[in-house]
Amino acid sequence: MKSVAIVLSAGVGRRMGADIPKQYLMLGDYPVIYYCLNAFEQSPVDEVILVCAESDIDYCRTQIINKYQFQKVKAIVSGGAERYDSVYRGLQEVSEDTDYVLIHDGARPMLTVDLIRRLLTQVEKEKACVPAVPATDTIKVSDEQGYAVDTPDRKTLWMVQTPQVFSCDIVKTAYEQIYQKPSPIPITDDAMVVETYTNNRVKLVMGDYSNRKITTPEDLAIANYLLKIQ
Ligand SMILES: Nc1ccn([C@@H]2O[C@H](COP(=O)(O)OP(=O)(O)OP(=O)(O)O)[C@@H](O)[C@H]2O)c(=O)n1
Ligand SMILES: C[C@](O)(CO)[C@H](O)COP(=O)(O)O
Repeated sequence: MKSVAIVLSAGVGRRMGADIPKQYLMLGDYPVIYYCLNAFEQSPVDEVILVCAESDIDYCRTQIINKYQFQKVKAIVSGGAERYDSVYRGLQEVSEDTDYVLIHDGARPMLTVDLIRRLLTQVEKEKACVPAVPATDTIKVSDEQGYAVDTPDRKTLWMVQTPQVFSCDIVKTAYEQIYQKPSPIPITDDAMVVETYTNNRVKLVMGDYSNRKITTPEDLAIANYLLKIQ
């Protein structure tokens, strides 16, 4: 059973507003991106493909992969303008003998080996599964003027995380279609691509509330705190 993780690191971190992309900011003693690469290194995942900006390929090779001796990283490739473009490029590097693909935001440093293991167990049965936690706030749907028009039953709402895990053929088939038949709404995760372009259902697996995405400076402060109390 071969599994390959695509780690996304090609974003610019606009909402973070730092001088460098947020995945290269220091969190404790290491850059943010180090933590998920370390989790994959310690996990049953066989290979890792790192997707970063063209201009950061040398930096990632020397200052991240070589420096911390991540043996599982088999390729570093350049990403695209949107997250889904970067995923598409990563998928081109996934070899045909791969059974499962895990797609992870490099900006989620609190990933655990336990969560990776649970997802790999589930995907054998479900073929497509994503970690998620029940929504804790009430979620509103708004109109274009910013007025609330609907309040979905919170019991049905989940906050979805990564790594999102799929049978290799399913995720490749789905992503092959995104440029031919563009989605009417923005593509914000990989499950959505599978839901939109295939008949496969996506199973929600209980994630970890600590597996947060670092998006704003507040998220980095929270991650620092979580790291300290671990
Ligand atoms: N073109 C892109 C955009 C995003 N990502 C990656 O996808 C993950 C989730 O994206 P997000 O949090 O939106 O990161 P940024 O795009 O960097 O943030 P922002 O939208 O604030 O600019 C991050 O690990 C980011 O590096 C990527 O590889 N390629
Ligand atoms: C994939 C994701 O992390 C699931 O919650 C999220 O949708 C990514 O969104 P972003 O705007 O690219 O950070």
